[in-house]
Amino acid sequence: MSAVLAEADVQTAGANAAASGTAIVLFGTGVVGGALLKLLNTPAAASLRLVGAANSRRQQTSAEQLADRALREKLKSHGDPRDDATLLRALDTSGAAVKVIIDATANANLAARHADWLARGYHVVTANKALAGGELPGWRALQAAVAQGGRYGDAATVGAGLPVLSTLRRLRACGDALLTLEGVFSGSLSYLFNQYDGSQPFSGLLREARKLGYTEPDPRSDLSGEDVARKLLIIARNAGFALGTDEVEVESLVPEALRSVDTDSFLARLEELDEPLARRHAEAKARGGVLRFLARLNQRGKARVGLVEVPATHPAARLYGTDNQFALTTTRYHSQPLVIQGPGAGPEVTAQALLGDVLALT
Ligand SMILES: NC(=O)C1=CN([C@@H]2O[C@H](COP(=O)(O)OP(=O)(O)OC[C@H]3O[C@@H](n4cnc5c(N)ncnc54)[C@H](OP(=O)(O)O)[C@@H]3O)[C@@H](O)[C@H]2O)C=CC1
Ligand SMILES: N[C@@H](CC=O)C(=O)O
Repeated sequence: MSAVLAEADVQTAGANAAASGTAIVLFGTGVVGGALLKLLNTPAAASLRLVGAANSRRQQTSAEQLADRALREKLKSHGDPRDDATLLRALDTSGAAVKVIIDATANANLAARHADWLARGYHVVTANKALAGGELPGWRALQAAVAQGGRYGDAATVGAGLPVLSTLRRLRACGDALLTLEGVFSGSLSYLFNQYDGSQPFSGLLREARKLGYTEPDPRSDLSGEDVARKLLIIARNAGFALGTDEVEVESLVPEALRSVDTDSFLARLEELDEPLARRHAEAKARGGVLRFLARLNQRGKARVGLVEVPATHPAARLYGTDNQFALTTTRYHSQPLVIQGPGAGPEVTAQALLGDVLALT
């Protein structure tokens, strides 16, 4: 009996808090989503109420199950079948003043729904770059939804939360304009090339980067340059360059034979990356250079991402761990670029970027 009373009290308190509070639904409980679930159990997130969570196969909307610290693990084998409408209904019936959908997946179909969710009055906070860094019509639909008042938290999509997009918007609001952009926009590729000295196979380092949660769900998204190109597009578009995906020249490090196999087969054949990269590394070393995966946008709007040999004195040659580096030359940062640098991948920093965006909505 007392347990029933206690439960009723909790529900009443929850309903009261919800009326003025923030309700969230989380899509994706993988590396980043799992780290966010941990953060949601800290005092920093005390004002937030999780009303739904889902992986690709199962979901949970029961308050008791959502409060379970083992939620991420449990969702792997228990939960209701996936149904987006039920998750959105959990937001609708929460009574919360602020309703937020968090996308911590890499799923393009979910990303394609962001603009519609915004138009329906939900706020969207995302680590998923597939919409803003995808085809131009998707970006335009997103801009239209934001212009109607939808709020879009995208800090996690570039630099895993480094203050790149916020800085760019601030400069733009002051009438400053981006002229050129250059840097290392991939945490995993930074980690790989900062460490790779030819003494151990590149494939071994890649396995390590994957285990540490730095790579995309399919590491070919990193190695193909696709993830870096998306980030370049997101930055360029936020700076007012409406670039299409076909306007970025992309160099892929994935050998032809591994491009169309399934993810498991790719992961079983990582050693095929070793020989070509060992050769390029040795050639660069013989000339006193190092390899870095750079993104560049010049003043004429020409964009390229790919592996570049740079001298040991180059700023990108002096990065550590998963460091990203964004050098922004603008009309006012003209003789010297504004440089933003720091860890650009990893579950904790990315989850923090998501939480920060949610808290900024409240
Ligand atoms: N790792 C990092 O350092 C950073 C990652 N990001 C971005 O964060 C996102 C997530 O990355 P990460 O956590 O590493 O990837 P993971 O593969 O670890 O997790 C992805 C999660 O998304 C779930 N998922 C896939 N499709 C759906 C769907 N339709 N509905 C609900 N859930 C779905 C997966 O479910 P299931 O478990 O069933 O497969 C899984 O739980 C990516 O977009 C990535 O680019 C951004 C910045 C940094
Ligand atoms: N896989 C990405 C993660 C962040 O976006 C990277 O390596 O940078």
